[in-house]
Amino acid sequence: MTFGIEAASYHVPSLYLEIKDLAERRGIEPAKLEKGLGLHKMGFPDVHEDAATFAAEALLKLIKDYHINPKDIARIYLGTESALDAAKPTASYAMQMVEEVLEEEFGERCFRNCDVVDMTFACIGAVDALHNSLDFVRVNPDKKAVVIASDYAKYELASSGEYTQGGGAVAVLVSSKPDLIEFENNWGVATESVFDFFKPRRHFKKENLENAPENFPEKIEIFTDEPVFDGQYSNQCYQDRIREAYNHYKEITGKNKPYEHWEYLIFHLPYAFHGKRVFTEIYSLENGLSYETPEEQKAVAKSEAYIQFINDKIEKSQRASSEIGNMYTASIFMALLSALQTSFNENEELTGKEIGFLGYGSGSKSKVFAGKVSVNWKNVVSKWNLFEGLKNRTAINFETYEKLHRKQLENSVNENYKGFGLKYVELENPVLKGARYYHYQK
Ligand SMILES: CC(C)(COP(=O)([O-])OP(=O)([O-])OC[C@H]1O[C@@H](n2cnc3c(N)ncnc32)[C@H](O)[C@@H]1OP(=O)([O-])[O-])[C@@H](O)C(=O)NCCC(=O)NCCSC(=O)C[C@@](C)(O)CC(=O)[O-]
Repeated sequence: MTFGIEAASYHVPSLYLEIKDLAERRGIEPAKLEKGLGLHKMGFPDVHEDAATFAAEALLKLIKDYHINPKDIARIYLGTESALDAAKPTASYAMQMVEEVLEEEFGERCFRNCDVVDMTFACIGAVDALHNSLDFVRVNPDKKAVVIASDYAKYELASSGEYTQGGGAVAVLVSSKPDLIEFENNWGVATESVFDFFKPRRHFKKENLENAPENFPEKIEIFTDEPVFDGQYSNQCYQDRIREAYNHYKEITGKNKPYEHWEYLIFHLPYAFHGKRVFTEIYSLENGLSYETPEEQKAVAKSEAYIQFINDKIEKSQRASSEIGNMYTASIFMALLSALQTSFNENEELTGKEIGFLGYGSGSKSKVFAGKVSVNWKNVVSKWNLFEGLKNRTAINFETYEKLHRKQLENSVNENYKGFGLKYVELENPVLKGARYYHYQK
């Protein structure tokens, strides 16, 4: 019996900012962002959009595109690091939104018996959800699970993370009928607790606040959307963890140079060119090349053989990332969609080809694993229209972007949007304070 992904769908924020507009306004050479990091557009959420609406959109699309009976979904596991609540899972919001739309067709509370939960480990949370759900269907081959990866990658204005923002969701159906990709059950894992990127409770003291009201607590702790991070250190942690997880994968499989057998290498992409920039180390180790000095590292990156390797095995996975930006948990899944959609558009035959995955989550953990493209992959991909879909977004100018970022807009940029949206957050009723209410606009 085989296990893996039966179907997949995605959703991206409805707005985007041209990266060259951001570069100009921040005094950064556009070529650094476009040619150095591979960035072109940055997906950005409208006022009514968040990780719950992205997840709900991707889930509803999955159910509709592949004619899934929602009552056949035994669990919905959401990988996210953009949770809207520290107790009530964001998955429960997404589930409720979709339930309400499906009520007419499937009756009230179609997910009544569905096991719903969030999983968090920075960007690797949805890979953990996938890993877990594959174990679940292995034990229960007659059941199906949905894994959703959904996030909003937000950094402080004018920080070095600002141009690596983005967002969106990917949802996959995991089952014993893996029409898209079947996974082997070997997981290279590497973990180390570090502070490369994290979202702690921020501490504020009354004495440091101007005009704090009399009854303000002496000290408060709040969560913010924006991480504390050290960019170059996070790159190093990423590189170290994937090397360790890759070596672990080799150890447990006994495979020699596994990457050579992979048609595509699918990375967690915090920005489009990250995978190809960090893989130089593993590539050098595998091929006996010197990798000590910056000059040696540059020589590997610029070598004809490495450039050919990138063009063959990585470039197609980067294309969607260049148009969307970091999707945190969803980035690695979107990299897969990008590669498969491109192969589909170019009429390539992938059946039986092996794909390698290199996931990373700050904090930190990497998982390296592999799967094989299934005979029915084209039927699954034919629903996506990924690159055409990205053309349906609305461009915003820099002023609008900054206002959205600072949460200064009351109304959505696209007031007549279609689909799910946040309607209001309860602020008055003391027993519902902070509850979020969503609706669906046809
Ligand atoms: C990602 C960094 C660190 C980038 O940091 P940076 O300092 O902006 O860029 P850089 O100096 O590392 O690289 C710039 C590249 O542009 C090139 N360049 C320069 N000028 C030009 C030019 N004129 N024309 C053409 N190319 C040019 C330059 O040569 C270089 O390319 P290289 O040669 O090294 O390949 C920063 O944006 C950042 O801090 N981002 C936020 C954190 C992050 O994304 N870290 C990534 C690894 S950690 C991770 O992936 C986990 C994460 C972040 O997703 C979170 C999670 O797990 O939840």
